[in-house]
Amino acid sequence: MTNPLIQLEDVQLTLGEGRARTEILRGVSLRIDEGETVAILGASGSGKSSLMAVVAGLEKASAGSVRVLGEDMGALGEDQLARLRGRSIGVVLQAFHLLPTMTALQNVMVPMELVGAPDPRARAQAELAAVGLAARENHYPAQLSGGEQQRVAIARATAPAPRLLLADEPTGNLDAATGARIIDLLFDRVAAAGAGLVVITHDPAVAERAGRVLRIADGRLAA
Ligand SMILES: Nc1ncnc2c1ncn2[C@@H]1O[C@H](COP(=O)(O)OP(=O)(O)OP(=O)(O)O)[C@@H](O)[C@H]1O
Repeated sequence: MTNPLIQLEDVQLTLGEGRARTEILRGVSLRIDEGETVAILGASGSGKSSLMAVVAGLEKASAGSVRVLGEDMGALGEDQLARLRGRSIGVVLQAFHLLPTMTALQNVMVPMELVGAPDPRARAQAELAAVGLAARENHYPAQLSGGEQQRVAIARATAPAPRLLLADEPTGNLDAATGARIIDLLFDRVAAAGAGLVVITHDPAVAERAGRVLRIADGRLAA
């Protein structure tokens, strides 16, 4: 039997106070196994990014259970969550969260250094080359276009060869040809590593490549 990479049981997420209080996830249960590729589709505001944040341990579920890579995410502290992400979970968010004072190379390399990954410089250089940014290694985020910043964020997520890759609209800022190349790269990387991929997308071509498609509507998975 394959091991579940992700196992959610009746996950609820409620954020905000008073009149801003919003039930964002309303009882989500799902299981994703090692080696699976899953696309998440849904209307704007349906809860896709919030679901990904809960799986990444960036948001704590308000109720229910979240197990990722065998860890009970609700029981881990911030440092333990950060270490788990650094070693085993690659995350590409809609806001890329690149560090403005670091070059593209440093943005990809430093997280690997922090968890003691082997050959961080060589791996960072190879991954930046794979996303077409070999010539931009020494540029700072402010000197890069939105699409280039997105590709640095993708290289940062894939370079440590994570067991689980989570990507929120990874081709959102890219032209069609570059987007297709990046999607090839994501699927190739996870296939080579036997890793799992969860990708939020509005692009039918991306959804088509995934082994499974989940639809979310109003904080619930649609049947
Ligand atoms: N901190 C917060 N407090 C209250 N409501 C929030 C908070 N963060 C997000 N929301 C609401 O939760 C809902 C789900 O947001 P989420 O970003 O998960 O949607 P999404 O499906 O990823 O949308 P999009 O496709 O537009 O990125 C939205 O209605 C949003 O306004």
